[in-house]
Amino acid sequence: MPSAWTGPAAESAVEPVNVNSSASPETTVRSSYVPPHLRNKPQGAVGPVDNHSFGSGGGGLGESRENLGSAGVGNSLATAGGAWGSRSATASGIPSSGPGSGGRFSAGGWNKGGGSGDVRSNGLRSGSNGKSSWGVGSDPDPFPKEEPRDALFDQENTGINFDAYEDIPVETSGENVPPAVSTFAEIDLGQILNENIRRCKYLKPTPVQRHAIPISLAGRDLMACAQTGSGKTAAFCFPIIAGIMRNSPPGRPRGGRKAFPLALILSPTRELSSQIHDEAKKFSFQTGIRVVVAYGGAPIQNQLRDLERGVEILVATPGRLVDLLERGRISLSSIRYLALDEADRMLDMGFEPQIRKIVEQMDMPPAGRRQTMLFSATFPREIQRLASDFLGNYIFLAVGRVGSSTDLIEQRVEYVLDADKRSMLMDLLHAQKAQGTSSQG
Ligand SMILES: Nc1ncnc2c1ncn2[C@@H]1O[C@H](COP(=O)(O)OP(=O)(O)OP(=O)(O)O)[C@@H](O)[C@H]1O
Repeated sequence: MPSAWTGPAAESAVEPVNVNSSASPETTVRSSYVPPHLRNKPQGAVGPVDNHSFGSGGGGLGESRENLGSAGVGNSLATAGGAWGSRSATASGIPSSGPGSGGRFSAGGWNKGGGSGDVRSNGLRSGSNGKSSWGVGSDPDPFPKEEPRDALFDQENTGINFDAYEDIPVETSGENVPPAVSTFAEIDLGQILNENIRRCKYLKPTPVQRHAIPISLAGRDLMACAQTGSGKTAAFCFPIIAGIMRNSPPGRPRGGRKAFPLALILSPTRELSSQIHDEAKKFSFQTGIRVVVAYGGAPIQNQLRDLERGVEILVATPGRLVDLLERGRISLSSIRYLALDEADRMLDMGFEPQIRKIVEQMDMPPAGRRQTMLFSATFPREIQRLASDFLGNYIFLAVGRVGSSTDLIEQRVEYVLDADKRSMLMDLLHAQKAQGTSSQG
């Protein structure tokens, strides 16, 4: 029986294909909703919105979800007249400028000098009593005195082949899409954030960052299809942090035991939330912005205490957040930035009622009065509905899968007897290991 195996590049790139295999009756009904980026298509140019694939190379993705990540990225995405199209989105009546679009950074950067919302060298905004004017304590300096400050940032990045990012196809659609950038220097994120980016050893933006950051900094809502590992965390954190710094929150409601975050990042799992929390803390270092995480499966008391100390950016899983909201310990009335990470996974996990409750039924400002970024690896009908309900006049961004281009993957077929499979596999693994060691040495 033939067996196929892939080289190391493939191993790191392989992820479960995100298709909805159990086709519900709903998936066979053609949606009447057409997302903004697909409207005004010439007939025939657009397939059913719930069925087109992104970079699939055409194979095996006839299910109800598009898959953005299968091998062969680059085939269909870049195709003219491809399913993603590039026509303008239809205006939905939401002004294209959202929160954060009003102000402009000065040429020298907004956080260098004094002025309102000035940032002291210790990163705290100066208040009359020398405390944070946002009524929050700052996290203690996480760096031991003797250690260089870069210690926080020492964890090196993942081993992702960043050179491969250059080939990743990207497509945007919508009205007046802000141009992408190719370096962080082209975007004025402010001195402190730039310094933290340097500490993180991010030399240049990944494709999703190149597009998403200018879009979000311009105050636009964003629907981004991008895979895990594409650099989404920075793509939504940088604009949030820069936006909070730029607009120096005036007189945020304080007092009592209720927290009033300015930004909410929803993510499906405790692990992902902690990961985002860790990253966001690095990016926010010395900005005075407090990042707090709240997830289920951990004692709520510690999280409550953490919230009481103040929070600008709240990273949360939907279930735990609903709990905190129902306890009256959080108000969403000050939210100016909402990011939903891995939205498709949240829906797969059954979080839609909680997400809708959080976004639509509590006190969060509606679309148009907050800025919303929706990230998802796939773009099935349920995500399209969320996008149409949560976003205003959004820009659609589709980024191919990192590390999936076929030339990164070596495929070989070895014919072996069933009885020899195990030893063959061990040989292959050992050979690879030896190869890896010798190539490094
Ligand atoms: N511009 C960059 N330069 C170098 N490394 C980067 C850059 N952007 C992100 N990274 C690193 O790449 C890794 C993957 O990024 P990140 O975790 O943001 O991906 P993600 O798409 O958000 O994944 P997840 O869905 O797991 O959160 C991280 O280790 C991150 O620090």
